[in-house]
Amino acid sequence: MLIIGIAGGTGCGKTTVVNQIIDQLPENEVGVISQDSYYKDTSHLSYDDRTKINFDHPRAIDFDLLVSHLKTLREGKPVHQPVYSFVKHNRTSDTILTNPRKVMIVEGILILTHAEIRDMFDIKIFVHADSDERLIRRLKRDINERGRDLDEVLTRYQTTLKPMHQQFIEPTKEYADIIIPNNKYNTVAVDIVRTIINEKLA
Ligand SMILES: Nc1ncnc2c1ncn2[C@@H]1O[C@H](COP(=O)(O)OP(=O)(O)O)[C@@H](O)[C@H]1O
Ligand SMILES: Nc1ccn([C@@H]2O[C@H](COP(=O)(O)O)[C@@H](O)[C@H]2O)c(=O)n1
Repeated sequence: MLIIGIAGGTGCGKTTVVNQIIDQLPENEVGVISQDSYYKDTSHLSYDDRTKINFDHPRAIDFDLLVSHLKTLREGKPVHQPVYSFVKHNRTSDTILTNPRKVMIVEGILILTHAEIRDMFDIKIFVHADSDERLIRRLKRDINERGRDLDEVLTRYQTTLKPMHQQFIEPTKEYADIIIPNNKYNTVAVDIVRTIINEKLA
């Protein structure tokens, strides 16, 4: 199994890059794990308390479960990937049966902060977009798709997104084997990653 980690700040385009990579690959050969699925279960908190969580700090992520799922997949066994609701700020009761594939892509803002997970990656990629570009994309996406308003996104940006990005996410760029500049759509970089994957699948 080839495991590829794709990190980068919120709104840099990780999900988009992953979708572009897998779009032209055989469905049953490549699997995707999203770090967002592994936000800790916070059912014991009220909705109001959940809105106050710092979702950009590594402690918000259930890394133990993510490590255990990656090990299980590497052993050739399926896992039940949790499903997360950005509207409820919590895991749902659903899971997605995720089967082991020849190539597994793991994407998320904080995946390169965790040494054990980092060491499981055969290839580490960091997607870069400038912070103003990321904020604009995040605003549009969170208002259109994640049930947020302008004030929520801007407040969260100032209080947690920006400081956590500087403290935890940006420093992990140094671990990357490949840095993808993504201020604009980068089809050349996507083609290169797909070529690497195709070699593994051949
Ligand atoms: N290169 C790009 N140029 C312009 N918009 C982009 C680009 N990449 C992604 N987007 C848009 O920005 C938003 C955030 O992208 P997404 O892939 O969800 O980022 P991430 O997973 O890193 O948070 C989405 O609405 C997406 O369509
Ligand atoms: N309830 C939540 C949980 C997370 N977030 C934000 O999601 C971002 C990570 O996801 P990307 O797809 O943007 O990489 C992260 O910056 C969290 O702030 C949230 O808004 N609400």
